[in-house]
Amino acid sequence: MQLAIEDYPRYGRQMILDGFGLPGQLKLQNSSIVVIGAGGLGCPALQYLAAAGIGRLGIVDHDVVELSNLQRQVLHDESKIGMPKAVSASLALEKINSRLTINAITQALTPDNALEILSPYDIILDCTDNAPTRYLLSDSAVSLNKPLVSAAAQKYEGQLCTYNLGPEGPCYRCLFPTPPARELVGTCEETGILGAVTGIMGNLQALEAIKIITGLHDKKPSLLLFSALGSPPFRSIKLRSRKPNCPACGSADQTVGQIRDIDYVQFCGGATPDWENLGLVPGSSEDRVSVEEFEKSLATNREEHTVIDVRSAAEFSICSLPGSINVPLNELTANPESHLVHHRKIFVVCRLGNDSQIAASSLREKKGDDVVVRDVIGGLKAWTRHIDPNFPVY
Ligand SMILES: Nc1ncnc2c1ncn2[C@@H]1O[C@H](COP(=O)(O)OP(=O)(O)OP(=O)(O)O)[C@@H](O)[C@H]1O
Ligand SMILES: [Zn+2]
Repeated sequence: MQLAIEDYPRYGRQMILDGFGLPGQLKLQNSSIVVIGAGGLGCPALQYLAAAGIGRLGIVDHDVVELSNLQRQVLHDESKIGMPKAVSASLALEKINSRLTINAITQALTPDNALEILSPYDIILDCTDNAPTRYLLSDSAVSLNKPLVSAAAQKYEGQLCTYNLGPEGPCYRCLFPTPPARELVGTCEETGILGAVTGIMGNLQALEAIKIITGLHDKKPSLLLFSALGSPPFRSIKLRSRKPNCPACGSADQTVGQIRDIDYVQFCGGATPDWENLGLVPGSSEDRVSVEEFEKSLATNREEHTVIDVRSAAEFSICSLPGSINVPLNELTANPESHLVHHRKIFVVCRLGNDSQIAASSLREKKGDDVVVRDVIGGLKAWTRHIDPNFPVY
């Protein structure tokens, strides 16, 4: 395929680069990339891939655009709230570059559809935010023999790695044979994220994919670590090649089995991105109160009750219930006894209703019989939804 005459001025600035040239541009035009997740990483990655002239892009995301996404998911805008992210992203990309083929897929990638969805593309970008999908993508990339450019971002930090590149490139399971403990993985909603950080990591994914297509990439595997507050902010770690005994990509007997038969969610300790409703810590039902009961108790005899808010000091300063006291979860669990003094009826509250369960159960272990400790189901988010719509949600 040749380059159309109108594409010479469009791509001229990159075609004049040494090592790139017209052949580089034609390689991009003839290539295809599928991006899983049109969120914080996927948006900037897609933006630069489309602008650079990747011939065919696939966008896979089952979620819809929310107001809280706009801080970092730069292809979406206020007019797109409620629209499937894959569709919103594809509309934005068509405005940047109408000459590309873009396929928007508004389904979640699952073990049942992964191979079918991914197989028409040359390179896979993992722009998702959960461990089950990371393992699913890695196993699929191994099975389809395609490079997987993977990134993650949380708080002020990010990671980038290309898996399954060439015959020697390790897969995600080579590096992380077992999933991280469930308490260590949080979504952006739980841990926080700076938009510019996902922007950097997503851009690096786009750059890596462009380098692979044009043959400019480093053939040796490495893991890049970024910390916005670090000095220097970037560190690169050389990785070993493929593990001979890796259950997915190793030369020995492969033991992971058929992708369709694997329960990735269970493998990752049952962690799902939506654990708000799962109830992290089992507690008996009388230990918990709905926001409606909580409100009623406060309205009738406020002075009897102590409300302990276990969010971080930063979150507490954003908004708090009148009269609540702030004891961040880690302080409270380190020394629960000291927070029981003088309080007889304690309500524990947090943002989503998970941390408050952990805090309440650590208080209950130390309390005397005359003390009642209850956690508020659904936390402050439920408070806004059901009691006071003017209480800020963040
Ligand atoms: N298995 C999957 N298939 C398709 N898309 C996925 C899958 N797993 C995660 N995603 C998508 O990956 C994206 C991750 O982006 P990001 O974490 O920035 O967004 P988010 O989940 O909307 O954020 P928040 O945690 O603030 O709600 C999301 O849009 C999510 O829907
Ligand atoms: Zn492997």
